Amino acid sequence: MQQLTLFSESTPVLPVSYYPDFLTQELANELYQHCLKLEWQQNQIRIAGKTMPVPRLECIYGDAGCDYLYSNSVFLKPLTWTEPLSNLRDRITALTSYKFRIVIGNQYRTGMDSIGWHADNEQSMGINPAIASVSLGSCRKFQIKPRNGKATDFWLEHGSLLVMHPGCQSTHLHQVPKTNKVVSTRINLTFRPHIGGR
Ligand SMILES: O=C(O)CCC(=O)C(=O)O
Ligand SMILES: [Fe+2]
Repeated sequence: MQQLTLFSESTPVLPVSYYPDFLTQELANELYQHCLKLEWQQNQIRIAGKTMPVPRLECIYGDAGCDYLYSNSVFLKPLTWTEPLSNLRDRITALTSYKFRIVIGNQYRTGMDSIGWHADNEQSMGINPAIASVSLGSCRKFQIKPRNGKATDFWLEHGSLLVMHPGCQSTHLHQVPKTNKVVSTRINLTFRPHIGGR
């Protein structure tokens, strides 16, 4: 008997939740202005024996001792939480029940700033971390795919929250690709757990 393949074209089930209206426009605007004044750094990354600038600016705030090393070359030492950042952390915890000890900021200055396909699986976050990502400023495309599968696109809007649930970093990769469209500054804040610290 012939069998019908149901759901073959259906939307994949992804280990993420998206809240487009997480922040009011007023709060999102205020936070964007606050974030522009954070301590942004141009870090260098080493890939295949070559050192090059990270294609975006970065900053890190969090609990003392929660140092963060990624790609075996970029070392980030958290500055003390600012009040707006710790308030935002607490709002995300109230919604999701996930706890966070650091926030890493990314500033995409133009469409040429980006982050390539990766998973956030640094040991310092422990096993199966939940990562919560707040977007401010210009809207950019965020893509997520199973390690050998097809990508799904999200347009991360000003004031939105995207939560990557525990397990997501083992099964999926994500990226914010470069774009030739004219886009101005976008700031992204990724709240993360950490197993170290004091
Ligand atoms: O900018 C984004 O939306 C994603 C940032 C990201 O994936 C990261 O910081 O690991
Ligand atoms: Fe990431």
